[in-house]
Amino acid sequence: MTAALAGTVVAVQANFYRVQLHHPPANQPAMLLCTRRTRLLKTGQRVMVGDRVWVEEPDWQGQRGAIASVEPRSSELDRPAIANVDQILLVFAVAEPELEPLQLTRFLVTAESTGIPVQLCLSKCDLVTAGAIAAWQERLAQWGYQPLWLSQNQPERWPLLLKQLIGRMTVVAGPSGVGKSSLINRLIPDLELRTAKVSGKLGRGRHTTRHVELFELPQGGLLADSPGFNQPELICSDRELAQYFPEIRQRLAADRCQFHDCRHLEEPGCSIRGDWERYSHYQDLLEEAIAQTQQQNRSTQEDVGFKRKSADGGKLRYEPKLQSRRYRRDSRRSQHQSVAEALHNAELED
Ligand SMILES: Nc1nc2c(ncn2[C@@H]2O[C@H](COP(=O)(O)OP(=O)(O)OP(=O)(O)O)[C@@H](O)[C@H]2O)c(=O)[nH]1
Ligand SMILES: [Zn+2]
Repeated sequence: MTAALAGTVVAVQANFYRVQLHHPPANQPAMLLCTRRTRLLKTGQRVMVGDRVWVEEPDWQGQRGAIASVEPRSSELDRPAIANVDQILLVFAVAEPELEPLQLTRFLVTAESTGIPVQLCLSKCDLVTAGAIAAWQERLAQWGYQPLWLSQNQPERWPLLLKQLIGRMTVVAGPSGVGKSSLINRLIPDLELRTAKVSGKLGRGRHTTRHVELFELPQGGLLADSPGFNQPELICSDRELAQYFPEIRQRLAADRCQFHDCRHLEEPGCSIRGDWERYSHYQDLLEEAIAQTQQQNRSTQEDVGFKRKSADGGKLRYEPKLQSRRYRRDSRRSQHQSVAEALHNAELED
């Protein structure tokens, strides 16, 4: 028997795993459709997209193989479900749609709460002046972020992003319409992900709702789109929230609060309360987190986790509420399904 081959699971379909081999033998396919060895089935070892695996018994002609073992994971994201992610590339547009600090903060907090490094990326910078970019740059630096600036029409900006992606496994996240598909299509020209331009609300994103897949960069490295991130379900309790703000982390590193369980509201001897820009966002999200925790203590299943909020112009939109980890552990799957349904229904209603 030949030695096992190292590979990465790039897609999961039912009980089949698409595995990209790290070092395929000369003249053999680099991608094999694999099953799990019975030994893995018996131990209940789950195989996820992103898993580094060992493949045995390759059938080169039929492009098949069997996964014999799974390497320990360095990280495990659950929405989208991907193992070993090195970084989250959080994409926001600097215009169209307008960059809203609170919405950006929600996404940042969600991304930070995974524990995986976050790289912020601001797209469509062809739509604003150099002055506006400089102003945002300065502002975001105060928040603790150094974004990459991108535009489809300004190729000189792309090498910096590429440098950040080569050799890593990256999940691309961000709200709808900011240019994620355009970005992935540009990085991986063979892919031709559908962009939002042609499709109306109903068509948008439908292809990807439940399916996660890793795509290979021609220069090396793997990228995943993350439909699950389109409406972030902020996943932290009131206790955890503070650590997802770089500003608070920095302040706490320099100076402690008087009380170890300080919520940084009215407590005496607080070193966080102050006139930094996102302090009000912290307060808003904390209030939500507390309300959420209380509500979860009262009820569980029926609540879908979304509330309607009146946006500018009286138009209604859905906003995610904070979910605590405990709640998520209990009912994660059913809840995700109902969130997807709620979004689906919201789109139909509009
Ligand atoms: N001006 C400008 N428009 C852009 C840029 N990148 C993308 N767009 C446009 O923005 C729109 C949305 O782009 P998509 O790539 O579909 O955005 P998305 O984030 O994938 O959206 P969803 O699929 O809804 O999640 C399209 O009309 C793009 O042509 C850019 O750099 N500059
Ligand atoms: Zn405090």
